[in-house]
Amino acid sequence: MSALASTGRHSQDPVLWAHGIHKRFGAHSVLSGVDLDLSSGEVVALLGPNGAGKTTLINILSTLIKPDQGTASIAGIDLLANPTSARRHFSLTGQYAALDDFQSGQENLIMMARLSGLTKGQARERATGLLEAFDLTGTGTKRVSTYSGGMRRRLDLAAGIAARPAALFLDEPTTGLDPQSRHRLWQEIRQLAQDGTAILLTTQYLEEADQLADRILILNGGALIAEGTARELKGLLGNIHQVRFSFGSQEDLDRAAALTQPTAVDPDSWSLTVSTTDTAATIRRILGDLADVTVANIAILQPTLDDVFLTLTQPAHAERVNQPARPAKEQVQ
Ligand SMILES: Nc1ncnc2c1ncn2[C@@H]1O[C@H](COP(=O)(O)OP(=O)(O)OP(=O)(O)O)[C@@H](O)[C@H]1O
Repeated sequence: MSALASTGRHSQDPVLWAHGIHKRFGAHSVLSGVDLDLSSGEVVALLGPNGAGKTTLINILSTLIKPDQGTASIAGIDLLANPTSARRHFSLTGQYAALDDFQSGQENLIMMARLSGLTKGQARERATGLLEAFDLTGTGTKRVSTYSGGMRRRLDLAAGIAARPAALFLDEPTTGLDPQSRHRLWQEIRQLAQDGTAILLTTQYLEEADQLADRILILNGGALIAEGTARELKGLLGNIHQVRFSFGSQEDLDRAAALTQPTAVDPDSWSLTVSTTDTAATIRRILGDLADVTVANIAILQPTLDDVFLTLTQPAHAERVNQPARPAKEQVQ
């Protein structure tokens, strides 16, 4: 992982690890030497632009497809040489739930628990506990075909962990959920991690990665290009700051916009934003230029994970990633 913009954090005693994973489809190289590890109780988010290879990597780790090169292990079992044994140690839940619509939620969970080797009594007990944990007790005996999208997703997740897996792969678990269901699912994912399951999730929502993940991996161009906590990754953006100047009227905003070189102007909030690598000097200079304009407020903006993602996945900006971390949000005035 020599090209990785690493924050230097590595997990100990991984439940799951993969090394040097390569995969191509025909002439198209999708993964070119991916390494990763996942520890018990850790939530790791895998981010990347569309087509970056996230699902391909999850499919390889969950033994659905074979890599062209590389090694991987789960709970000490060689995942590629012994996929059948390896499958006992993880679950995969997807965007499209593999549930039996004609059975009830409870029956689905009992079936999953039975498939993992629990006795009838144990499976029933496990299903009851999961229905309760996932807020499905009231609807547990109803057919899955009557469930809402959010209920199906929760049942899918419950089915995925019915066997108490060491690792859980979640491919875009909250896609299409309303904000309330998404937050509930986040709580459940956190609880699973607290109970010791290692979780690898892909998501299109950077806020989700920010909220949930202990560690974020960014996949781009077939390789992992950055890794770290959300805070650490934001630090990788270096000393490029956004400073927002707010004004008391449209007229003041227009005059200021003509005198500065804003990167963005927001007429709704009568504010403009400038990018700078020297915050103090820029604020001094702009206040000097705006001597005749009343500035209502100045704020130094904390980068979002969107800023990090967009910057790191644009090659033209890649050289910025090794700059020192920027300070936390601070109100100047
Ligand atoms: N079975 C396949 N045969 C040929 N090409 C494939 C196959 N599966 C995936 N690909 C290609 O591999 C690339 C990576 O696909 P993948 O689904 O892993 O990306 P992703 O990061 O999950 O994307 P998204 O965010 O859009 O879901 C894409 O260009 C895709 O078209």
